[in-house]
Amino acid sequence: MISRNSRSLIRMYKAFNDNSFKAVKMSSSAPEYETLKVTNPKEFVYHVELCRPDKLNAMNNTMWLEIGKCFNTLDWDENCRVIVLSGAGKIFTAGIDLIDAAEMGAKLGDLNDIARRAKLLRQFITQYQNSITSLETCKKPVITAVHSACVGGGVDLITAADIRYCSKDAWFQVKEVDIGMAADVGTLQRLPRVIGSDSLVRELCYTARKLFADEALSSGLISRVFEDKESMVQEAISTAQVIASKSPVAVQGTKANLVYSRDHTVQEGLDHISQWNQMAMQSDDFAEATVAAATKQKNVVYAKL
Ligand SMILES: CCC/C=C/C=C/C(=O)SCCNC(=O)CCNC(=O)[C@H](O)C(C)(C)COP(=O)(O)OP(=O)(O)OC[C@H]1O[C@@H](n2cnc3c(N)ncnc32)[C@H](O)[C@@H]1OP(=O)(O)O
Repeated sequence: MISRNSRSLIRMYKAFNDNSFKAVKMSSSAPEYETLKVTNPKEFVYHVELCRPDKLNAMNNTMWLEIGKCFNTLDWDENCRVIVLSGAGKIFTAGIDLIDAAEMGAKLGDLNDIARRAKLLRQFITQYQNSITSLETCKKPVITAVHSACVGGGVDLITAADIRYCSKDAWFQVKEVDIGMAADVGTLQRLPRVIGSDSLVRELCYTARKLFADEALSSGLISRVFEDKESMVQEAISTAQVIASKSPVAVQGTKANLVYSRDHTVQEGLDHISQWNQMAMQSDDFAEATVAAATKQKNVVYAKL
């Protein structure tokens, strides 16, 4: 006999499932973007391109907001397991759109009081921070493929990604000091964790000098350098396919725990993965992958997540 409590739990469970089904259905119909091009070149692999080529993919207000919207949408899309991010046209990105930045300056000038100006700036900075952080909070690994210039906000963007590739002609510039500001949307927080050398990070951030592909590789900012953009994007998509062929439970758990462990002690990280795997190792994926490994079975197909 089912108690009243159990019946209401079942009702809640059904309502939750109906709603989460709707959320998945809604998110898988890809939204249209003005400044991004989103394609699905291989099963479970999405390709996001920064797409304002006439303005060298300068990040205007629309692009900042669309980056956040795009990665938050793909985060919940069960048809997406890995994302490749590149830039359309001549360069990866020229950083923040300087015309938009000047307009922000004009808006500030219209306000007389310091607290009101500070509120406007806080809102603007927080929105832009959230946009960059959406790459890190997205449960799916993000592979950035950089060609030619990656300036200012572009460095914030790629340091929030999981894997970084570049082509031979690439250069990177933490340009913020040259526009009179300290970088505030992630570079100062993430670059030191990506590059081992504190001295190099400080040199790049204080001088705004260009870091070219060979030094980007030797310093660890980049893991692979390619002859040209075309071969780089192809290889990024191949890497994405390898990742997409693995259990999404295992891959997403790995990303979540790498990000968590970067910001916690070893013991806290161990506690976190222990809690995590109490759930994840009960998944069908673990049983299927373990049997496949033991029986040398290839091409295991995992259910969508
Ligand atoms: C809360 C804030 C958080 C974020 C902070 C972010 C900070 C930053 O990103 S700091 C870095 C800002 N960016 C720059 O200083 C780079 C400016 N651009 C350049 O130095 C050059 O364009 C570049 C070296 C990248 C390429 O030079 P090239 O000669 O090949 O091209 P250009 O003729 O200069 O540019 C072609 C058209 O693109 C427009 N454009 C380029 N960069 C920007 C930009 N950042 N913002 C707006 N528009 C940009 C340029 O005006 C040309 O347009 P048009 O004249 O209409 O052809």
